[in-house]
Amino acid sequence: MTLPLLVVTAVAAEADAVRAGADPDHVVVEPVGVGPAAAAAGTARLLATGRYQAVISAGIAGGFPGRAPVGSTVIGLRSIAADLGAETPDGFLTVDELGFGTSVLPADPSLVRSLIEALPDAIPGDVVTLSTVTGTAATAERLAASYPQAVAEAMEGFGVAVAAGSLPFAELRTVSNPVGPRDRAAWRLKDAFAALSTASGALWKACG
Ligand SMILES: O=C(O)c1cccc(C(=O)CC[C@H]2O[C@@H](n3cnc4c(=O)[nH]cnc43)[C@H](O)[C@@H]2O)c1
Repeated sequence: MTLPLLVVTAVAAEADAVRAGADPDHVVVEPVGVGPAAAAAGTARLLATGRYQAVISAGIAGGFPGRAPVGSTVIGLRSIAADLGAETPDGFLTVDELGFGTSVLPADPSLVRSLIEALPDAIPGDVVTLSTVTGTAATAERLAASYPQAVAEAMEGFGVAVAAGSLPFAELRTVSNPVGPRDRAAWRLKDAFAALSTASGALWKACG
């Protein structure tokens, strides 16, 4: 029998949205907490059971203006720890530039291919992982320039990817808000959760 796909979300509302659309025979959904540390620890604990064939980091996200509009669905090609590194007077240095490892983890190509085939309207691109939600135009512009392939930002993908290790990993997000000046009241949570339920209906197609 084929092992199920594990989908990890940050919060319970995201898990409920995924469960509302996903096939429970093929997909197990667990909320593991907000941010990369909670995501990595929670995912590692679940994967240690050996019960899963692959893991997907799913949930809502901020979309980079002009790249991923509110309400759209994004498929992560790479999950990038965009605040892992060092600040210098001349700008930010990534851990790669510091020589301490990598801040870029690619999603599994075959999982990505299945998701793109199953969700033809979704936007493929990089997803940056940050511990702090962007809240100014200056930070949004810096991130957009530093990561030209990034379509969205969220807080967990890189942590889940680290925990996945050699197990196939991917990131699936629906956009609740633009990356930019903080306007929490304007986040379109209902639309993003509805899009997440719809996108999750295709997850079983990604199961081998
Ligand atoms: O109100 C806040 O600023 C806030 C801070 C932390 C978490 C939240 C959540 O709603 C948790 C859900 C989840 O949403 C992802 N998300 C959504 N939009 C963004 C964004 O613009 N930048 C980064 N992450 C975003 C993230 O993965 C949260 O875990 C709200």
